[in-house]
Amino acid sequence: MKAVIAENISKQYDGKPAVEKVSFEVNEGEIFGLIGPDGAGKTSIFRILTTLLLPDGGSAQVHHWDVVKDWRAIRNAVGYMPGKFSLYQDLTVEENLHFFATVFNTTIQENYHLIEDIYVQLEPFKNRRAGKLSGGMKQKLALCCALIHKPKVLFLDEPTTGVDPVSRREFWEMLKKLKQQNISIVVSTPYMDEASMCDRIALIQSGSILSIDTPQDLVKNYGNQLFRVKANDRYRLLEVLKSVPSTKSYAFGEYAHVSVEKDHQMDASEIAQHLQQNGLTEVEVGEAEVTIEDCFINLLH
Ligand SMILES: Nc1ncnc2c1ncn2[C@@H]1O[C@H](COP(=O)(O)OP(=O)(O)OP(=O)(O)O)[C@@H](O)[C@H]1O
Repeated sequence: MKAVIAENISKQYDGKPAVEKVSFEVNEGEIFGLIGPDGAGKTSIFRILTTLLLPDGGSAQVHHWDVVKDWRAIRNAVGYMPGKFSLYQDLTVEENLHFFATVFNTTIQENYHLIEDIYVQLEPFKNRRAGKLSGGMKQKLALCCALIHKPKVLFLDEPTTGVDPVSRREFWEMLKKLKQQNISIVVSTPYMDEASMCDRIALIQSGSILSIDTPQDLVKNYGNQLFRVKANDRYRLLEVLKSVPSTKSYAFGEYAHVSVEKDHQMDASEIAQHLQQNGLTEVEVGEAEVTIEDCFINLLH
């Protein structure tokens, strides 16, 4: 059985499309990532799949239940961690967890094994109000609350946004452990580096899916040549690179990346020469390692 099947789901707000014929499937026990920038439509897709928003078109099933007809069964069987902090700020850590367990007619003890690894980190603060926790701790508590009823599918909307890098890494380690418990996970993130932690990812932009693949195959099938380029004047470098035919260039950390179309193979020295002829100095051109971000940019029109 598939954890999620979405077929051509669409959503408009005030006549403007936010999700356009989005289709994907999530296998059982898989970590599936929706990767895309702000406004790409990730939250709308999550809200449709968790039955909080009706789609305007298409259909979707979660664990074989229909998101429109079987909303009650879905709500009981999934865990949803919305992007914005979802907990009761004035309740303590322990009270929040107890509250969510009670709503789902269970107890903290019943599924403690699922949250144990995370909860031990929160335990020293169990009497602290949730509103007074750090960003990383809040996310850990929200994850515990979304897990306490042992959901079949866990939906996490940008769980690591605004969380420090160490906590982000810890958070992903926790997701990997949950996967071993056969919980299917759909997670969204605007951070391209997190994409590689997923089993498969859908790259999404302006409400449409650009590609669905494993992170490894996405990178492997990049196809274009990719160079990383540096020079004395970064702004002018990007300006001059625009005039190199059959390429797409963009800022990438301290470098610019230059993607050369498949049928127009080019040497690093040709790019270097072009830059020098246009007055740039300290020119450095080398092959770049392809990242998910490069794949994403390459797929944009
Ligand atoms: N209730 C709403 N009314 C009007 N427009 C909306 C509403 N909710 C979302 N939108 C618009 O729909 C588009 C998709 O938004 P959505 O929140 O689904 O994307 P997202 O990828 O989750 O981005 P973000 O991280 O910014 O929430 C955006 O252009 C957004 O402005």
